[in-house]
Amino acid sequence: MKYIKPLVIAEVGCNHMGDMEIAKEYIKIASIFCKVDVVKFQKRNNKEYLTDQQYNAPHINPHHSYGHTYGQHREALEFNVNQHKELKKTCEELGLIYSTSVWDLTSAKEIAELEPDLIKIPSACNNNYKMLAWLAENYNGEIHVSTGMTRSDEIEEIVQLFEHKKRNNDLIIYSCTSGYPVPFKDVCLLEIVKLREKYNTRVKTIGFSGHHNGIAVDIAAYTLGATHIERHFTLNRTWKGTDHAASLEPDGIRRLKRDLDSTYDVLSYKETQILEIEQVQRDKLKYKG
Ligand SMILES: C=C(OP(=O)(O)O)C(=O)O
Repeated sequence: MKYIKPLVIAEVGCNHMGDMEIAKEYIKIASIFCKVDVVKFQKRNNKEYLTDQQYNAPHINPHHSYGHTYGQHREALEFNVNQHKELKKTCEELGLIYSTSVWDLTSAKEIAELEPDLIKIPSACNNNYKMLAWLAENYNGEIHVSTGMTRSDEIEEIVQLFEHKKRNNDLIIYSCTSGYPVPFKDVCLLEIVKLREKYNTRVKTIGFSGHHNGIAVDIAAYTLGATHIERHFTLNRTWKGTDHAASLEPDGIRRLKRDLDSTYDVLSYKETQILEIEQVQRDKLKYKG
């Protein structure tokens, strides 16, 4: 297998808690301290994405909720398209790629207007075929689709949709287990190998979206062939919200990027049977009896 340099995506998601200053702080830290490649957010048009019943459902959890109903909670965490434009600009000023996942057609259209390099479809919405088809026809960048909570026939349907639109060269599918956090026994990393074997020639590449603890799993995911590694990013795992606890803090994201880059460096064969570094040791240490 030929390894390409891993791309690390720090998924802020809604961990900014609806505050633009905090969102920009994430971008700064991701660039200057963690040195990742991509910072990712989320975009929802909640009234479109949720049914009335879901929107109006009570959402009372002192450590998670930002409103009395699920709709109010989601609205409090939402940025409008102009705010996303500002976040994209901040990313670009700091040398990062901006991305967001889109959860409904309106959000997809709004974000596509900003012309980001890539747009993500979360596992929860990869069955919104209208949105997938619209993106395949109208958006020119890469489309990254996560496959948590998705059967293999449904993944096949997604890939075929992009093939029919002749957009499979821009399609990246992510192995993912949807759970927050995911226990190790449910990470099922060999799904990456399965996706690679089945789709290697039919999509651009395979990614991994992880929700487990620590960073060892991500190194293994890359070694198994996932070129894009996405992890949730928080400034503080104890902050209020559903995703903070299953996220990495800045030092975790920094180490993730550093260790993935080192893994890329080590995944090679020896160019000569005895490397230069070894020759010195060979002369000194080899048994000369
Ligand atoms: C929820 C998301 O992704 P995943 O399904 O990969 O967790 C997202 O990108 O917003």
